[in-house]
Amino acid sequence: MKIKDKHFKVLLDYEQISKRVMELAAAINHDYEGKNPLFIAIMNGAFMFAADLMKHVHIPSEITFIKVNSYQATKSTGNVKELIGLQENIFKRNLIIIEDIVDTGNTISHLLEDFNTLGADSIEIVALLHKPEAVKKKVAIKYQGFSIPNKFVVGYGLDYDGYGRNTRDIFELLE
Ligand SMILES: O=P(O)(O)OC[C@H]1O[C@H](OP(=O)(O)OP(=O)(O)O)[C@H](O)[C@@H]1O
Ligand SMILES: Nc1nc2[nH]cnc2c(=O)[nH]1
Repeated sequence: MKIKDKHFKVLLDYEQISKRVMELAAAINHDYEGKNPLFIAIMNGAFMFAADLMKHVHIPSEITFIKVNSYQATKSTGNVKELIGLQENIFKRNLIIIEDIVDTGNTISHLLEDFNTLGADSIEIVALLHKPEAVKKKVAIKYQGFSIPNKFVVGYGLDYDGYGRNTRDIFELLE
């Protein structure tokens, strides 16, 4: 499989992904019964995972979407990330952050810091992919889809330079 100038091979096929997505949703249905969770999906990468996950979440719940500014290479401190689009009041809410991937953990740890200051009752993470070998900031991922090797992946929402988000399978870069 070629995306732009690079070659990729299948890491996880859609059948494996959907089975795991259903299991994650089942665990959330069980744990959040009566808790009216607010899901917050992190754009762009999480759009496909969030859509599939939510089809199997059957408890009363809400979902919203935010985009997080990535680091600016020019900023030396580099650690201020801006939340774009969070309009809901998250005070006393039970939040479930939906991420496609936790790699270094930078994005998710900044989000946790921000959400903690806004008075949420509880915050948990559901992440389809996790690269344990890449972690720089350790965060507890309550609902994890797959632990994967420290290789660049694309597909199922994840991009290579903007491309490749629109595949059912997840691919890893062939070096
Ligand atoms: O654990 P980290 O090293 O912080 O990496 C994980 C983040 O990287 C990806 O987002 P990206 O910044 O590529 O934006 P995108 O979702 O819009 O593609 C992914 O969706 C996570 O949010
Ligand atoms: N597409 C993509 N985005 C990422 N963001 C953090 N890690 C990755 C990765 O492996 N692939």
